[in-house]
Amino acid sequence: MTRAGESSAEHLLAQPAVQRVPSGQIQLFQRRGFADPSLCDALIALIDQDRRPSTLADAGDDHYFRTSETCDLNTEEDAVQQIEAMLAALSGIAPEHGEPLQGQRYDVGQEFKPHCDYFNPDGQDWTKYCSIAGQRSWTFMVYLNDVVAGGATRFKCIGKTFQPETGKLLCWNNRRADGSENPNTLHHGMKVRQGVKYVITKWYREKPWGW
Ligand SMILES: O=C(O)CCC(=O)C(=O)O
Ligand SMILES: [Fe+2]
Repeated sequence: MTRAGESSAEHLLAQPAVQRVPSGQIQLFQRRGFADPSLCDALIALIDQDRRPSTLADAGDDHYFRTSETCDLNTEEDAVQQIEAMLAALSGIAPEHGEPLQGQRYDVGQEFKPHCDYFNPDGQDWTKYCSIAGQRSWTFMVYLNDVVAGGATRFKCIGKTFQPETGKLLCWNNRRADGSENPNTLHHGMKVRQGVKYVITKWYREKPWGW
């Protein structure tokens, strides 16, 4: 039995084509061909319509830390409802625990420097972002296109790099089995060298999101 807001290796590996990265340091999975190309194209069109500069919690002085653009995807769109339902089925996590689905767009030279998706319990933004919904539990992201060059996602602590590929999903547990934040989840959305990169990200919380 998994806790509320949590997926599990057992559940994920029971889904078609899900592969676990062999590592004792992190629960990390990929599923190639999760979203078909027409769904990816529909999501890209929505991101292009509505993008704005990305922001960061606990933003320091490095204005080049996350240089991509972000889009809060409109839940009334068919493509958004479709991918949300697919993510709920794959993750096994009740949709109330999900943050609103986000799209990210990276142009040439843009990146998201190495970071973890969980919030720092000692950080100044903890109360603002976590007092209602609690910590981020799992991350699910889907690459929406093939990138000409660059744009890979690198997990430095485990020496594993994923290339963008249309419809490929990655997901990982941001915490360890004992519930503590797992620093081995450190990852870097590397600079796009040629072309444009689009992804969607779905973050889940330990408690219902609430709004
Ligand atoms: O774009 C990537 O490869 C990583 C994105 C990411 O880490 C995030 O949105 O939290
Ligand atoms: Fe991230």
